Amino acid sequence: MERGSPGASRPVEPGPCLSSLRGAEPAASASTLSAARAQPGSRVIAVAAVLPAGGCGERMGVPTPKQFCPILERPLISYTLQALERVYWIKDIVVAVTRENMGAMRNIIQKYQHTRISLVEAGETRHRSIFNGLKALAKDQPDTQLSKPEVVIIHDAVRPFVEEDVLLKVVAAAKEHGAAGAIRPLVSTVISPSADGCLEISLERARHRASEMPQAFLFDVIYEAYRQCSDYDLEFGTECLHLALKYSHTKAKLVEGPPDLWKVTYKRDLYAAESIIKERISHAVCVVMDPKQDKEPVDHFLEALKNELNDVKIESREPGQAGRDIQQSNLEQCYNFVSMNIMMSDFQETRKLLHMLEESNLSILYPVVVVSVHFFDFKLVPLSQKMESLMWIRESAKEMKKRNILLFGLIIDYSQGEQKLQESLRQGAIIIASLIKERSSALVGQLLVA
Ligand SMILES: Nc1ccn([C@@H]2O[C@H](COP(=O)(O)OP(=O)(O)OP(=O)(O)O)[C@@H](O)[C@H]2O)c(=O)n1
Ligand SMILES: O=P(O)(O)OC[C@@H](O)[C@@H](O)[C@@H](O)CO
Repeated sequence: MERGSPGASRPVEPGPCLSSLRGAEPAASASTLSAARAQPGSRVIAVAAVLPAGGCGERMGVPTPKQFCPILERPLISYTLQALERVYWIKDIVVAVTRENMGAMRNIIQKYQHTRISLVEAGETRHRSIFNGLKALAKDQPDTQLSKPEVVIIHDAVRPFVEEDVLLKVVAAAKEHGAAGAIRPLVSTVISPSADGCLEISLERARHRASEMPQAFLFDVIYEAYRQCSDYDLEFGTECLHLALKYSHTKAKLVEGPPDLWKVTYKRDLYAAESIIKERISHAVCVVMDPKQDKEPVDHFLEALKNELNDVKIESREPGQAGRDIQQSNLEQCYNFVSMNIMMSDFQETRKLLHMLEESNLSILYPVVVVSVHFFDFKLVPLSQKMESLMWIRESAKEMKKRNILLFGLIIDYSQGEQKLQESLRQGAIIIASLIKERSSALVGQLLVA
């Protein structure tokens, strides 16, 4: 067993106070938890997580095991770790990876600044990997930072979209019932074929559910189940809840989970995961402009942008406030910036913004989009001369790409008649909306004309 990045931060308070939720339906939510925590005499419980990540991803059909396949140039497993790290009351996250992938996993932990991660060697099967993770927690040895939790979450490393609410529900239910697991309605009907390949039984779909993850268990329940587990079950089983029932005689409480719990299995799942992630980081745009500049073109442009990005929060900021916002590391962080340069081609605003982004670690987890918008009077200076003065962006974009910052240029002729200007503003907004939503590195450094 190996601890992850040095100085791994440990949550201030290691576990949720579920004693106050005893008997509560799994509908408990994080807000209920925080209320319970406030109650005097409530007791925090220790919660850890085990993530099996030792598979080869055969069904994905690519050489790289799917947990290491990139989404927006970041390995899939890093999104799952981030999701669990957001939950401060999970005190340890044990990841089971194969020996040959230990180095890659250590690099991921280092590069994406993951914390509370411990690595164990995976087994030949998913159950064996999970068992290895549980063994690491069971040791409860003074020389490791791991201690035996009261409740353990088991979650596939290839299920990146797990939120605190469902984790709290399965943990609360496991505390009450000994075991709990997330379920989802079936999409297809389950049938049982006969030996000659014909339909034997068709299950009534409405009366059955798909077993998903996360699952949670009183540690002793699931650890004893794995200790008693037959080699056959360790080899061929796919359901931890079944082991708890069969070997620990514990009936799991089933918790209806949200739609995004699905497991990345086939290549299409990677594409789906990428589009969900892109959509989630495209919800906010920060328009940065020095207040000394002429506000009129910006106001018109903001209107056009709001029309094109109607489901997106658009905030305008002075450079200093933008810098303070960038330093925040909250879940609502903004990963999209539009820098307004009115009648200037020296990129003042953009340079300031890029410097602030380079000073921050905002682009470690997600690619940050920066669109440098330039309002020019083409009558005063021909476009060709302006383009020449804007070539700075090309070189700068190459450097920024290395920092996962995608820099694009956009030129708008401010000397046009009102109607043409409105059309350019609208076109510019459409271009920016597309750059944010697509996040394509193919266009970085390009100067687009609206
Ligand atoms: N020996 C194994 C096999 C699987 N897993 C993990 O269990 C999770 C769910 O398993 P699955 O989707 O089956 O992953 P793979 O076995 O990699 O996929 P495939 O069956 O397509 O090879 C994955 O995070 C996988 O890495 C594991 O830890 N150890
Ligand atoms: O590893 P496999 O893809 O074969 O199976 C994993 C799934 O069965 C499992 O994650 C859920 O069904 C919950 O147990």
